[in-house]
Amino acid sequence: MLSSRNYQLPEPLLSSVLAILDAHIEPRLQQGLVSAGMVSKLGLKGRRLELGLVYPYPCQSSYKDTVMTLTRALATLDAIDEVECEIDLQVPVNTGSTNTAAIPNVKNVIAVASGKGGVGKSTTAVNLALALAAEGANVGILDADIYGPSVPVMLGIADFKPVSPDGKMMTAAKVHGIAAQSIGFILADEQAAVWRGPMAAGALVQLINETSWPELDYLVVDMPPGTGDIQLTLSQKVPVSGAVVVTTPQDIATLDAKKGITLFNKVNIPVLGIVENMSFHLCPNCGYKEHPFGTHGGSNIAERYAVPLLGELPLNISIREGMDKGLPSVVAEPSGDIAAIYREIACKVGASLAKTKPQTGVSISISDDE
Ligand SMILES: Nc1ncnc2c1ncn2[C@@H]1O[C@H](COP(=O)(O)OP(=O)(O)OP(=O)(O)O)[C@@H](O)[C@H]1O
Repeated sequence: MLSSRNYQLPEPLLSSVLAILDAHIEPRLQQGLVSAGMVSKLGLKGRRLELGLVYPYPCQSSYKDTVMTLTRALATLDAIDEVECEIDLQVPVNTGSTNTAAIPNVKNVIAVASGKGGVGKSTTAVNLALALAAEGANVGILDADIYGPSVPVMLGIADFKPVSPDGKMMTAAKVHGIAAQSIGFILADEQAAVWRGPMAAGALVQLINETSWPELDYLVVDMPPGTGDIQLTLSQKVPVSGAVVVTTPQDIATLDAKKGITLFNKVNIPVLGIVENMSFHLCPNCGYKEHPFGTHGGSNIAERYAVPLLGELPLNISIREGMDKGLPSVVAEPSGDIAAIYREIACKVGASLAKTKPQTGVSISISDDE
């Protein structure tokens, strides 16, 4: 995966260190660290091993455990007392399988889709974007939900108005550490809602391409609900790297989610997995777990279409309240249980994209302070 390595260790120490590092299987890539091309640097200063690792996907929350495990294993070697580990993130570019030109500054486009409206697609898209950023990536979100652009309210930036200093490209908002653009910043709801498919799709493609995005590892696109012309055109005209399909567990929603998977299969966009939203409800008084919308909807589709079930979110009042206040769970309670589910989904999505293409990314340095 890596283009350059800097190994400066004498033999037989080098072979022993590489063997230990390759025996450590990176859990989401399912490969040893050496085989995955993640070991960028090895050096020795006295009895201190200098180790450089490069991750192809963001997962800052796992760094501490990884460093501890590796330090323990490497310190079993006679020549090593200490390990100094530096971790970088280099997200590979993946412009998908369409012949569409890449969006300047954007390495990966993740479409978040649902067949049915109201299942929590925007909630998932916003929290996924924030979770990818929380795990160390540069992220943007595009609200393409033409019939109900809710991202501005969910991010607390309903009053933002893009400007165009050069008369060609529009600025994106910056909020909670991510860049954001929305069809809702530009149009009044009633204007967009009457557009026919081709006009709506054309406007959305223009919005994506005429936004001056900062350098982004991931652009999360909150797709319009449904599986019709707009979704098909968007999938063909935007270089989508992969799609996340959101569903609730009940039959009617899963039926529509299947249509979503079929649409992405048709246009050769890999489905990175299913997010089951409103999976269960925990009674705040007694802790009883109930399933108001049924069970196993998401896992059944995941099994049937051989795609991963990325995570299951509870039906929880704090999720709704946070979205209404412009403070999504990932930023409102960054160390809470709900944020942890979104972060795990983000890591899985990033890893899945990294596995689909060779790495050609630009280095973004994240120093490890352990
Ligand atoms: N897990 C959850 N628990 C509680 N409320 C939720 C949850 N997920 C979403 N909601 C709430 O449900 C409503 C619909 O969510 P959202 O707008 O994300 O759905 P959507 O699928 O994007 O809808 P649309 O298709 O209309 O754009 C919002 O008020 C949101 O705050």
